[in-house]
Amino acid sequence: MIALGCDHGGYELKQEIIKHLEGKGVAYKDYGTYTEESCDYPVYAKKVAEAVLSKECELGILICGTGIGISITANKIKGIRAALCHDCFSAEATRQHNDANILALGGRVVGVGHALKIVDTFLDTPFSQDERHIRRISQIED
Ligand SMILES: O=C(CO)[C@H](O)[C@H](O)[C@H](O)COP(=O)(O)O
Repeated sequence: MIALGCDHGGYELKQEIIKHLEGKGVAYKDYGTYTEESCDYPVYAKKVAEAVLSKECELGILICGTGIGISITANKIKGIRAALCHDCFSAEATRQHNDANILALGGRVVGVGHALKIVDTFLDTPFSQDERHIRRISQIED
């Protein structure tokens, strides 16, 4: 199950991601926002972070206008490793090296086609389980 959340700046892209996940048969839970009305991204960052930490959802995707505010917020929550990625190389590397549990995107930054490739890369790439990466993640947690 993938947790999705956004503010108004990410709403349009979230709707595209939903269509994409449905087309692929990937289960998701939408934590809002549900309209384009102006709202505050920390609310949705917290909801998605909690869904991931509780293991209700395996991974999360958060979208705001730039992806910055929503990733800053999510990363305040212990155990969350949110990665703002606007390229597939970073999306792959952050799953392999950082075991990132949330992908952040900027709905005003990246085009839909590119964003969907980033989403697929993030969701399809496993953590490497390499000892050096486990050590570094443990240092982050400390
Ligand atoms: O936090 C952000 C900036 O890094 C997000 O892009 C927000 O979506 C943005 O600040 C919202 O801006 P708005 O002027 O309230 O639409």
